[in-house]
Amino acid sequence: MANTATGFVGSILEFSAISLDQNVLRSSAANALSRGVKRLSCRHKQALRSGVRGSNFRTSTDTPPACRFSPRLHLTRVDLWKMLDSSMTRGCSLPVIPVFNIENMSSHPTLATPESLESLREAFAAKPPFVSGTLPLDPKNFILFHGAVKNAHCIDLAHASEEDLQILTNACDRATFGLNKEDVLDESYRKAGKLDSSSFSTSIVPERTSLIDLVRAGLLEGMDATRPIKVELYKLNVYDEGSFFKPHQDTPRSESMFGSLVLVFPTPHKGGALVLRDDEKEWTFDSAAALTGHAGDTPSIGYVAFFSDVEHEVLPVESGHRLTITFNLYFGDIETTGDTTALSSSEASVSPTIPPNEILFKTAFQTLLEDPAFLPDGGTLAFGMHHVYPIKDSLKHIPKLLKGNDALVWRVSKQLGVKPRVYVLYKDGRLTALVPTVPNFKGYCDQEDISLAEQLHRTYHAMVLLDDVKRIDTAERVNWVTGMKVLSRVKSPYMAYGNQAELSYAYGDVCLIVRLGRPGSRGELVARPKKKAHYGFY
Ligand SMILES: O=C(O)CCC(=O)C(=O)O
Ligand SMILES: [Fe+2]
Repeated sequence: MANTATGFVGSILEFSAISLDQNVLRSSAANALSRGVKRLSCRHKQALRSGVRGSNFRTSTDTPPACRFSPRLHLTRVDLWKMLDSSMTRGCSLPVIPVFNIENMSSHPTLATPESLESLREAFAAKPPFVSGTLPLDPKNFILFHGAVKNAHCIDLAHASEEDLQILTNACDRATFGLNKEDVLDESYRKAGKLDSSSFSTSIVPERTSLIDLVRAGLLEGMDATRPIKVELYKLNVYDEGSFFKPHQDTPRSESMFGSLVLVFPTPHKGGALVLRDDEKEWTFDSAAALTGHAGDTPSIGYVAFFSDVEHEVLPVESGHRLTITFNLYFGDIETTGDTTALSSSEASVSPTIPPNEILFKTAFQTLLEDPAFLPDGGTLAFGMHHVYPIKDSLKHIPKLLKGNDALVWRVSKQLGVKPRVYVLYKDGRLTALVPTVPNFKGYCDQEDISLAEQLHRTYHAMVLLDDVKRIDTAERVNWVTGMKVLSRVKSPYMAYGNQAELSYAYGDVCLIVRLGRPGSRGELVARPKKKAHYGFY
């Protein structure tokens, strides 16, 4: 791939009075960069003696006719940056270098203290290890068959009668549980009826519903969120009055198993809430309450998916019948010994459920916004995505697709009266450009010697940042609350001209940007100071 980070700004300007002294040569380079010089030309010998070696720099030694007897070395803008870099490592001080004027900039120079953003990061980390909710399904999914060939029964779990449920309860075996690799029957630990997957048949195929998307969006983050999921039907459990299952962890069936999915049918019952515990925290999914009124002609199921290491417990059922089917969840890209009946996940998008860490995130964000010491002149927060999204030639569809912590940022920002926006981030050598749209590179080719960041700034008002904010003072500053964990790529072709013209690609990755105004009016953006941006060194 050709380098996207080539290019100069402005016209060619020659520095003829280059001295042999390295520092002077470097400050000439700095000067050249600051004036938007396109190419720095100097006498070949002088440059070489000054430590500019051809192998380290993209040099060209073409000799213009006027300089026939005095070969010249033409240094590109990239070479000049390299010269400055090498001088920095030698502790040499150089003047501040404005690269290009940035007017009407869309960011703000203030940076927050790293500690002030910690509360937001903690809220992200507090995302619970499970996802739960109710999901309406086509009524045919509630039909369940059980029994032997000549003694089969069919039960509609959306309209189940007491008699049907009693027949099913009687057909069940007493449920055992895994202890030290053995199946143990101990009704002081687990009191319930169960059917193995070979003894019943359900029409529910999680892959053909939005369940897999809900699991992916609510449970998996980062690279895991892109992995294929396989689902294996495991058991049917029937809990009648007095039934329960004490705290336990599910036995992983193979290395690739990462969790369990429990579906609760809307059969009338009281009690039997599922309690989940992890890392000294506890959550309760009260399926009886969640499913009240969800049977009938437009029935819903309750669902809970959790990681294998999450302890869980079914509290005693007080009345009625609590009926669940369980599935083992596997990553499909790892060889599995389990007999998985899986298909790949469906593409259907689902609206995200409200995660339990929402209150924590909202409180932390609101506290920051109300704090007069937090970004007193306004500023910009940036959030790398936790999930991968398909990008076409626009960003308009992304807000609707956001999942998990990404959706959380979007939703809470809007609730708090500040405006989130999707941006595409381009790395251009040492510059980072943040663009509020998918740029069109049709007219761009690096032969014009305009850096990608500069081009994006001119055409799309991109925010332009230097990577290393600690060392370098830039007019553009962005507070990264979370880094770019996963990359949702935009790949744009353009013509690159090196020795010959070739097709090259610019790669951008989406992130979320929230720009903030001053305390008291966080939703009103502060006008950019109309001054030159300084990309320089101290
Ligand atoms: O039925 C439930 O809600 C949970 C069942 C369970 O934890 C299990 O089968 O391991
Ligand atoms: Fe379990």
